Amino acid sequence: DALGAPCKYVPTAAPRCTDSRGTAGPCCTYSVPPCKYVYIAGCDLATNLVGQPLVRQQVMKGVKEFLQNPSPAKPLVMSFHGSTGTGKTYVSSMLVRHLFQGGLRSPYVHHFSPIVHFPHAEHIEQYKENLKRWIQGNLTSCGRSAFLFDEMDKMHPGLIDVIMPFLGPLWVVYGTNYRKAIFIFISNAGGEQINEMTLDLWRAHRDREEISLQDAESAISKAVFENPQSGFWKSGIINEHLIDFVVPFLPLKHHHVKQCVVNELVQQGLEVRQGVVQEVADSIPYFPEEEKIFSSTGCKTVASRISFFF
Ligand SMILES: Nc1ncnc2c1ncn2[C@@H]1O[C@H](COP(=O)(O)OP(=O)(O)OP(=O)(O)O)[C@@H](O)[C@H]1O
Repeated sequence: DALGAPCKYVPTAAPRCTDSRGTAGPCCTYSVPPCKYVYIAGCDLATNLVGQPLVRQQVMKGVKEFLQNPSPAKPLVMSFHGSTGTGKTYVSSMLVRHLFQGGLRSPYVHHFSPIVHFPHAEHIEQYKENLKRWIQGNLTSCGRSAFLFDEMDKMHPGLIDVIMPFLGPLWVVYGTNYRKAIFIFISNAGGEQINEMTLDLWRAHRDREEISLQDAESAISKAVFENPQSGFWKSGIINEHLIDFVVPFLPLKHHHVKQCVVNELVQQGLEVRQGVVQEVADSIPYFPEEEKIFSSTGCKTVASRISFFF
């Protein structure tokens, strides 16, 4: 299709980032041409990601341009925004699964969660130092590393700016190695604004996919930059426009949730019974209160509800 991802390949045949030396080295290379990876990732997104055409479009654009360029001018920096259960973690793990052997468990994939890694506000200076050293060290051993920052809205403001030197095109940190890295920020910040915009469109009898990226991007930037609780509060990362792709995850409707139920049943090897699909989808809360159009928890609780209905 337009994104170059007709589904011929099965996702398991994905290319992987391997190291020719078997251990960490300066150049982690792709074992098959990146174009094939782009193709397969696009296929996986097209097949399994429900109700997020904007996400698929943006992520594929970013990944395609970045991976096909043997000498990118800057790292790929994407920021995923949306309310709970809309697929932010799902998409990021899908990407690293295709790109890195072992996916999230790969030594080249680094996952940070503020609650786990940066829990105490009083240690922020130490965290800054550690984070900078960790990124520098890992980019030196493998230029094609990925860094995922989860729950950015719970990150202490000011901490994340320590990684600014690794995100832009102008700074030189250990030569040019850092330009092949991928950074993904994940957060609920801006989710409320995205939901409101989607609801407004629905009230105007327009398609939820009609949300323009520009509108979503400016609403999200405002929400994260101006919120003192946000990890991006007054952040240079936003100010200096270091994020290449701000990716809005839209709230999911009832029929999307049904599709999530079907996917989950298939994945668990269970029989797809229409009655169960309907019951699971119906059991999820929807907003607004009266019309009940969009799922309040996306597809997040689908898997656990299925076990209950079986
Ligand atoms: N758009 C989607 N398409 C298909 N499955 C989805 C989608 N969104 C969520 N899911 C399913 O729901 C599960 C939970 O979603 P995910 O963890 O990606 O949510 P999230 O947006 O990261 O939420 P949170 O902000 O709470 O972390 C996924 O593992 C996946 O099975």
